[in-house]
Amino acid sequence: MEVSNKKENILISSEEIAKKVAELGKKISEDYKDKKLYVLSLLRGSFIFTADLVRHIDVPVKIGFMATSSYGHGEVSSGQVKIVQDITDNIEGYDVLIVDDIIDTGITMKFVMEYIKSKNPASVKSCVLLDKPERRKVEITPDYCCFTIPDVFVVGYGLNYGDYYRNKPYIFNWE
Ligand SMILES: O=P(O)(O)OC[C@H]1O[C@H](OP(=O)(O)OP(=O)(O)O)[C@H](O)[C@@H]1O
Ligand SMILES: Nc1nc2[nH]cnc2c(=O)[nH]1
Repeated sequence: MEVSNKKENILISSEEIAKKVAELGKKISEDYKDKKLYVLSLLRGSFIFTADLVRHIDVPVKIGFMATSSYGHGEVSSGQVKIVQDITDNIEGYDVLIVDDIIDTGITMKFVMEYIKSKNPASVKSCVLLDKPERRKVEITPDYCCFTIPDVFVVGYGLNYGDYYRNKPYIFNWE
C-alpha cells in the first residue's frame, strides 16, 4: 500500500488543473464580492487545492481547517465521517465555502455541510476539484467544481493512496 511500480496514467495534468483553478478563483471572487467569505478547507485531501485556489481569490477571505476521515487506507468509504480535528473559529454570520478535493459518495460533504449549518453561518456552499457523480450514495451537487470524472479511484494533487502520493502535481491512476 506504500508505493506502486505500475505505470502512472495521467488523467488531468498540472497545467489543466492550474488553468481551471485560476478560473474558479476568479468566479468565486465575483460571487463573494460583497460577502463575508470564510474558506473551510477539509484536511487532509484539500490542502493543495485550497492553497492554489485561495491565491486566485482577490476578495477578503478568512481561511480555516477541519480534518475529517472516512476512507482510512482503503478505496471504499466506511460510510462514517469522523471529525479528526474540529474547526476552531466562530463562523456565525460568515459565508462559508467548504473546499474539498473530491465529492465521491457525497457522504463527507453532506455531513460537513449539515454540521457547519448548525453553527449559524450566513450561507454554506461546497467547492471541489473533482466530482465523481456515478458513485453517489447521498443527494448532493457541488456548487463549484473544476472537473467531473468517471468512476475511477484517482490519486495525486492532495488525494492519497495509503499514506502516499498526495504530493504528485497531477491527477492519475495506475494502468
Ligand atoms: O464523497 P466521499 O465518498 O465521502 O469521499 C470524499 C472524501 O474522501 C476523502 O477523504 P478521506 O476520508 O480519505 O480523508 P483525507 O482527506 O485525509 O484523505 C476526500 O478527501 C474527501 O474528503
Ligand atoms: N485518493 C482518493 N480518495 C478518494 N476518496 C473518495 N474518492 C477518492 C478517490 O477517487 N481517490
